[in-house]
Amino acid sequence: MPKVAVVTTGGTIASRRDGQGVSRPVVAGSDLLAGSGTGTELRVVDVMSKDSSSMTFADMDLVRDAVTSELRDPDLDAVVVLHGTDTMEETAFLVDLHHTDPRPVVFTGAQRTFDHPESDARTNLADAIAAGTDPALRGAGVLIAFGGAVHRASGTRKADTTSLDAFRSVHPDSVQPTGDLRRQRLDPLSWHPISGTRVDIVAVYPGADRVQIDACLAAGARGLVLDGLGSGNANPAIVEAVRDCTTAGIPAVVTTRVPHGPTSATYGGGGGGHDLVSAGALFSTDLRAGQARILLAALLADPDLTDLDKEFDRRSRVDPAPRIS
Ligand SMILES: NC(=O)C[C@H](N)C(=O)O
Repeated sequence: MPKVAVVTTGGTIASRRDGQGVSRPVVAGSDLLAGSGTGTELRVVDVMSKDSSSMTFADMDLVRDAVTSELRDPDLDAVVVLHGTDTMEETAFLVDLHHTDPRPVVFTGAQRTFDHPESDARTNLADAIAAGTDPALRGAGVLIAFGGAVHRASGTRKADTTSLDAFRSVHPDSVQPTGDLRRQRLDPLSWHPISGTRVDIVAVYPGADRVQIDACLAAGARGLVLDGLGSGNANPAIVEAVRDCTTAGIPAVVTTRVPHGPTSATYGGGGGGHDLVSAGALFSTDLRAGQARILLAALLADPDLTDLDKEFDRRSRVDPAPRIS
């Protein structure tokens, strides 16, 4: 019989609503699993009970440690992580960056609370267990099973606040066979906790000045992610602030608030992507702000890394096959 460890962290999948309709993550892992996984031996590991919007880097490190510790059991076939959807893309990507094992780690959660009469909790859990024990997904890394689809963690983000099919890739239209997913996996990063490595996300919008960037630097940021406009653009005031950051040895990464498509550093005019690169910024080819921040923090946390720019560049690219339907 296949054996799967189910790591619980909270989220809507583990929530009940009170009399006012307020959801809180109060359901224990053993209750979540009752009656599921017929034909699979399930081991519950309750790690925390949080709404994922409150997750910190330290919490994400803990989840990663729990997954790694479960994988020390040679008889285990997979790990399923139950997680809130708000920050699932961050934690799943952190685990994926360091994942060294051919056995899949599958994240899932729910949009409707466990006690909702039409909750998606049980279906998503069953789908995640099925994905974890699917021999075709061995070697595919860390996955997100949600709303009837299985996505690779890298490049996937929550794209709908309420839809049951909530996750999308930066390349949403590409669906390819699972064999391709395995072939395209990158070498894992060596593990260093990201807790304590401050990386901030700065929003770019019409008329944005350098106030946010200066505040982040004053707060001790070791890196910045600019959630840019269009293909990765800002304005002259931001470019000047970015130049000050990079001159001081603080990497600044450019991504975009646009949901889909790659970025490109092609615009000049004083504030465009080309000017940001001239000021020393790095470009995140595909990863959006949430995952770009995790990647930058993971690279900064590695004291032995010699070429952060090169590593960021190769790991910010998402091949166009991240979803299996
Ligand atoms: N659907 C969800 O799980 C949302 C919830 N706020 C969470 O991220 O924990």
